[in-house]
Amino acid sequence: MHLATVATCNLNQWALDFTGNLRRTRASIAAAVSLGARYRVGPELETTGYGAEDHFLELDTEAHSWQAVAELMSAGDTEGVLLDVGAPVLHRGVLYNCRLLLLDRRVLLVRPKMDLADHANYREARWFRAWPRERQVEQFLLPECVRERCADFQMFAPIGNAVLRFEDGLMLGCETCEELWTPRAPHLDMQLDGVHVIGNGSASHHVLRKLHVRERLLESATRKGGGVYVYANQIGCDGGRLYYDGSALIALNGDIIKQAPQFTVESEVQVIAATVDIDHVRSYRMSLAARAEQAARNTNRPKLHVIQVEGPFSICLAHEEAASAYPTPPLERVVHCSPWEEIARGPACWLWDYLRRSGLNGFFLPLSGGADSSSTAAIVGSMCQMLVNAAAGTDPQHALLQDIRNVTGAGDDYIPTDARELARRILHTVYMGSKEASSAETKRRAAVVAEQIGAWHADVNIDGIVLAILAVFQRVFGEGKCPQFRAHGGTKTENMALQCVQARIRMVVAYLFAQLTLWARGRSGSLLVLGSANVDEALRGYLTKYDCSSADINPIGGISKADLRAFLRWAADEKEGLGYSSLVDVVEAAPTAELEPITKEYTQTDEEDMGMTYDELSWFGKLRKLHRCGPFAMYERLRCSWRAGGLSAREVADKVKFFFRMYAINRHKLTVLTPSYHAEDYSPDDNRFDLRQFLYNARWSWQFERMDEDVARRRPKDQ
Ligand SMILES: Nc1ncnc2c1ncn2[C@@H]1O[C@H](COP(=O)(O)OP(=O)(O)OC[C@H]2O[C@@H]([n+]3cccc(C(=O)O)c3)[C@H](O)[C@@H]2O)[C@@H](O)[C@H]1O
Ligand SMILES: Nc1ncnc2c1ncn2[C@@H]1O[C@H](COP(=O)(O)OP(=O)(O)OP(=O)(O)O)[C@@H](O)[C@H]1O
Ligand SMILES: NC(=O)CC[C@H](N)C(=O)O
Repeated sequence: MHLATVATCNLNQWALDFTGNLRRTRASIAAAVSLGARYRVGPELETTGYGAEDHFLELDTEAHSWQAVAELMSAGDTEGVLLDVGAPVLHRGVLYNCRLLLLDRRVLLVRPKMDLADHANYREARWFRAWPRERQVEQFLLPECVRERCADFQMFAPIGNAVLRFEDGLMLGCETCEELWTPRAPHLDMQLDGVHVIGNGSASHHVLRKLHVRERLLESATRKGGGVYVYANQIGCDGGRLYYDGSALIALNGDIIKQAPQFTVESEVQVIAATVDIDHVRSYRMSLAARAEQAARNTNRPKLHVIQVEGPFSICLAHEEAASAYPTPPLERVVHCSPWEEIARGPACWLWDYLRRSGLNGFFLPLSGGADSSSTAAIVGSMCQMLVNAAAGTDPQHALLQDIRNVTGAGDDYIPTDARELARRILHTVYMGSKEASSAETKRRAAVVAEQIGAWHADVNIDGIVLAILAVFQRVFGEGKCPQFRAHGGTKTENMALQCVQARIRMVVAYLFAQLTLWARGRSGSLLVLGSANVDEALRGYLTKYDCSSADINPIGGISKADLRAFLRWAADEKEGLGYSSLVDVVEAAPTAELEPITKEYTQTDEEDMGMTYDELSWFGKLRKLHRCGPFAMYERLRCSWRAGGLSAREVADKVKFFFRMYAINRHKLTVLTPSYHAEDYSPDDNRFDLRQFLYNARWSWQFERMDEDVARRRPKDQ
């Protein structure tokens, strides 16, 4: 037996918070050491925070990162434990995204990332270059602040594609995040060349159902090639729209043996450790005949550069230590949340980080009693439940309790024990009705939802404000120019303007309440305004520009209506969900904007207004973004998929054309979309994720003509 204890972590880093990042890194090292580990992996670019983005182009960022590394050296954190730290490194005028392997005040290796993440939200090639595989190892001149702290005033460190071999024969290499996801992942060669332990420092953000993919990648990597794989990740909101969902993992020969939490508000640092028998790696590999054959042949790939580490250090436990240690068994089950629980927990953790880091004191939410704003309210309720659970049994001076006290302005002895009581301090909701357009039903639902969550709730009427604004207009254009709703004989233009003015007034009222509610309640501080526009209405443009969709942040802006409705049903459940039973009524009601007068003959509904169903919108949204369909490709896909539902090619073409027309006309609204939690890869977020023009020729003449030709050339029964 050759037992080794390895550790990895989730770190709640924050871009450019060098002080906090170093504190968290050091806390994780201390925890790893106390768990008996001699190897500790941290997340990608942990010194700076992964989300520093264009700040990586500032020399300061790399310089401060090295200063933090120097601190690790002088504080003694590298003594007797191999650290695998993520940091940016400037070498010969080129910036690389690197792993630093540090031990006993020595820099053993600077290992640059060889495959950059450059898709979806990732833009690493904007700041970094990938280390070309054929350039193996060069000499890197260490910055002065590090040299001064290094053992024997080390001047140079090897930089490049290399692995380490220790005196006891154990070999260790590293990957960085995206490398694991590539078809020619570096771990393949490392495993064939006998590397036993591979660390992976990642910054991988949450997308619903993504943890399954990571888990399978780790299982597959270690099942085929054998070995120990130690995966670290960032966790939380590091200053942007993404929630990094932790879930650090340790795998051995195809099994996951340790997992850190995916969603937690409890602490900024979560460390896991596992004890593995390196002999299991050796014997497993030997038993894989085909692998051994490939490893033995080993002629048509570059030889790995191996750095022999001088000195007696060993990751494996000494005989006397090993006598009382046992290998960690495989996990019976990796913990996966259902997608609905992921919606409840991921955005809740993101909101909590955002709130406490923003220095504000709670949330303000315009609550209409509809599915979207109720979902947002439920997510804040979920956040309060998570906080109360995490607070239970903690030390009264725990950082979490200090954060809760800072946000709520509660006294030094406050410990939340009831999620509803905590919600009353944090969440403030207001129903803003109008006499003619709002129904008693939505008003009641908003009040019940707020009551069940525990929010501070009020009910106001906005008619007076709307009339005042119209009076201003009339003062300019005369009494005769008083716009009317369609129900009262007005034109389409008048009808639309009267809807939009109500919607926009709500935004103004929301910001007023956000600034003054705490003052009126005898507390200091102010509130963050929450938005609730979902993916579908943003894509279709079914929202008023600068209405309540213009908020400070939006936890559901990356989620489709269909997913939100399923989430609400789940959240209503007492046992499995959040226990807010009134959400069942919310989800069963037909979605409505309630901006036009309700009459005997007419009640406004979203789907009728939009000219398409939410289900259809979901198809359009997914095909447009996930499947990269332009109008013609979308028509072709839907012609096949919707055939079963009895739709002809002409009907499909008309629906697709209508969608693209609406999308094109309204795309400009996405340039001012409230920053939203990125939950799904069908998000239309124009600013970071879905980069497209916002002035389109909405006639799409070329594309639509091709569709018409295609419909015309089909047999009459297929048209
Ligand atoms: N290409 C372009 N680039 C930049 N800006 C452009 C533009 N085209 C129009 N605009 C500007 O956009 C503005 C018009 O947009 P906006 O004021 O939003 O008004 P608009 O899009 O005309 O109407 C609002 C839409 O949202 C629907 N609605 C209303 C109220 C509530 C809800 C709901 O969420 O339930 C939905 C309503 O049925 C309608 O389809 C104007 O200021 C116009 O100048
Ligand atoms: N009567 C109202 N009182 C308070 N806020 C409202 C009201 N009507 C709308 N809002 C706010 O404006 C946002 C956009 O309004 P819209 O009519 O588009 O609702 P929606 O997107 O269908 O959402 P919901 O399902 O919450 O009604 C809502 O999510 C809500 O935050
Ligand atoms: N930082 C990275 O390299 C992340 C990319 C990777 N595909 C992920 O989502 O986990």
